[in-house]
Amino acid sequence: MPDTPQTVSPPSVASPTLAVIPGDGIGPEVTAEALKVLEVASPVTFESTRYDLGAERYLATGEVLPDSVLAEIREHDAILLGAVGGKPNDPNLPPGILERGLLLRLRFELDHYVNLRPSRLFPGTASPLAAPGDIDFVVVREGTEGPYTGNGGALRVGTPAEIATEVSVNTAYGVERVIRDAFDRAEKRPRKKLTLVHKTNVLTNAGSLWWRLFQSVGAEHPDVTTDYIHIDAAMIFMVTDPARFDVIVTDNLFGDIVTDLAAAITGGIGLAASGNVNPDRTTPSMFEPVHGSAPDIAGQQKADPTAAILSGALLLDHLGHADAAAAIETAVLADLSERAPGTSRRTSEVGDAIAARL
Ligand SMILES: NC(=O)C1=CN([C@@H]2O[C@H](COP(=O)(O)OP(=O)(O)OC[C@H]3O[C@@H](n4cnc5c(N)ncnc54)[C@H](O)[C@@H]3O)[C@@H](O)[C@H]2O)C=CC1
Ligand SMILES: CC(C)CC(=O)C(=O)O
Ligand SMILES: [Mg+2]
Repeated sequence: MPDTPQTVSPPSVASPTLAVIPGDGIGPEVTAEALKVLEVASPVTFESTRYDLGAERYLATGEVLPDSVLAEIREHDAILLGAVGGKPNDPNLPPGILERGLLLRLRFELDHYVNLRPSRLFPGTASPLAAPGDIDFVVVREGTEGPYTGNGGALRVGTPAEIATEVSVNTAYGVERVIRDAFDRAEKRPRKKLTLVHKTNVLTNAGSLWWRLFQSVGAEHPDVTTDYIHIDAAMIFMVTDPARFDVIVTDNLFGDIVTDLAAAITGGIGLAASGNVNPDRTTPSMFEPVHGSAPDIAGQQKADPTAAILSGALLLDHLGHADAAAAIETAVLADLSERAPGTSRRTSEVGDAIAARL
């Protein structure tokens, strides 16, 4: 199954290169719409290469992410990913084979230590909250450590005495750099407020490290107001007073969970975009919707591609095309404000409508 280069539009002299990984389930459907919008919005023409990584390739060949493919992807300017994974607990797929072997491997190998997840309640978008207020915050989720590193094991599997562990890895190096990034982002926003979300009262080893670094880096940013909330209480505020948040910094697991809730209160998971960013720019950053492969609606053109389209905007912004990114956001905003409650459009119709506004 070769990875064939596909030029989306004629290459220009300075064509940035884009690795496209549509993946599984609704991934290919939403990625097609993100590419459609990128093609009309981008001031530069991307030379795109599509990689057929995901469940189909794994089931056909046993390959998840061959080293040679990773090496090729590493050479691109950016990566656009749809989603990976099968039905939760799919018996045909070993647990985590795609999530760990493909998605997390990309994030770890490419050192995507900032998992950036903005949440905004766009005007006219319905929130399940009775009084949502002005929700506009960004979660800076640590992307390369925590309990997702695969540091653990299982003993006496299948016996009543089974023991399973997943150890959360937190290094001073990893925690400090993501906290620094979060302070820098908070400093550039009007409210200049940064909230650390953790569980320092119980996860005392990791919590102490996060808290000490949060305070010491914070001392270098006297203009940023800081705040600390335990993860469980943060979930209360996320639904009772989400407007209190500006920038949140948190670990990999908490950030994963917080951002699905953040999506739910700001119009749904179909609108939530994300970037797996390497702020040092030593590797290509990867942009993808927050959602997964949604096997329950895959192949039916029911998925909302807005999250993937907005992830394309984050990608453009990362590559220095802030105006084009803003234009996509404006087009999405206009489209959202005209979405009639109770009606639904096909995935491609949403992409067409947003592209047409550009
Ligand atoms: N970044 C990634 O590639 C991620 C992959 N996954 C994987 O995806 C698979 C499914 O995971 P789930 O936990 O079910 O999460 P999910 O996000 O795929 O789906 C949760 C619910 O949201 C709905 N949904 C998701 N995206 C939507 C969209 N664009 N438009 C409308 N509705 C949408 C789904 O239909 C489903 O009801 C699993 O294999 C999981 O491991 C999960 C999260 C992230
Ligand atoms: C499937 C996980 C590895 C990813 C996830 O749920 C996420 O990044 O939000
Ligand atoms: Mg998630």
